[in-house]
Amino acid sequence: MNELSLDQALALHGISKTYNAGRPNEVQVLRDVSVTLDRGEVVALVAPSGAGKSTLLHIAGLLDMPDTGDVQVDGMNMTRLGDDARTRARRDQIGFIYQFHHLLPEFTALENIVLPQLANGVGAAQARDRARLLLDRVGVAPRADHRPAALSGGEQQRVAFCRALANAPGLLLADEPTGNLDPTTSDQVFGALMDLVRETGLSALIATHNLELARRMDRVLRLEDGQVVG
Ligand SMILES: Nc1ncnc2c1ncn2[C@@H]1O[C@H](COP(=O)(O)OP(=O)(O)OP(=O)(O)O)[C@@H](O)[C@H]1O
Repeated sequence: MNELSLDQALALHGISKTYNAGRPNEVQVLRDVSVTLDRGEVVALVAPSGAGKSTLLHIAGLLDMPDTGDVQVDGMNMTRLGDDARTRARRDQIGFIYQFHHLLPEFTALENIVLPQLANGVGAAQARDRARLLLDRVGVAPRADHRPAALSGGEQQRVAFCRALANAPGLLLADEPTGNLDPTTSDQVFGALMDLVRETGLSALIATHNLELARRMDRVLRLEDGQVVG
């Protein structure tokens, strides 16, 4: 096993993943992939479509298990945790943002950010204060009481960023977080995300096809043929 490092927000060592192993439709997606993120580091993950970005992010986010390798978050080895401990670690330590907002349609923007905090045992008043603060940071406070359907695509995604940060995780994983927005909105919304990440000192691994956005991060990793290069 590899040394645990408290300076690292995320350490993936020797990760391999094959879908449908031993069947005619077997796909070997990741081959001995190792990635480390220092605390406060923001890293772009760039890869052609189908190269395994989502698979890697799901493994890093404890949503999927690798066939081999170790996953460490905040210096804790998560690989051999039981289901309950993995769920707790995911809820407390990791924020996830997807290409589509996945906000709950029947709740307001504010409520969408309050709910994960209530699930984590935070009191209602404190949860609402934090939700308002986060919405204010991304410029959506005036829309706090609107439901997702009444928000623009950029606003919906900003609210999704706030929800991912609701429980103050140390690690943010994002899968094409502005991929469904037009280029101008994508640029602005990505700027809001980066400001939020920098202000909170988060570590982030952000998958994107957009090389302009990738260049605004601290480091770019490329995933090619199931392996990380550069
Ligand atoms: N549950 C699964 N079962 C079988 N094959 C899968 C499964 N999930 C993903 N794959 C395959 O693994 C490969 C990598 O998929 P993944 O979604 O990780 O790629 P990606 O780089 O995120 O792609 P995109 O940029 O298009 O979203 C693809 O060939 C995909 O078809």
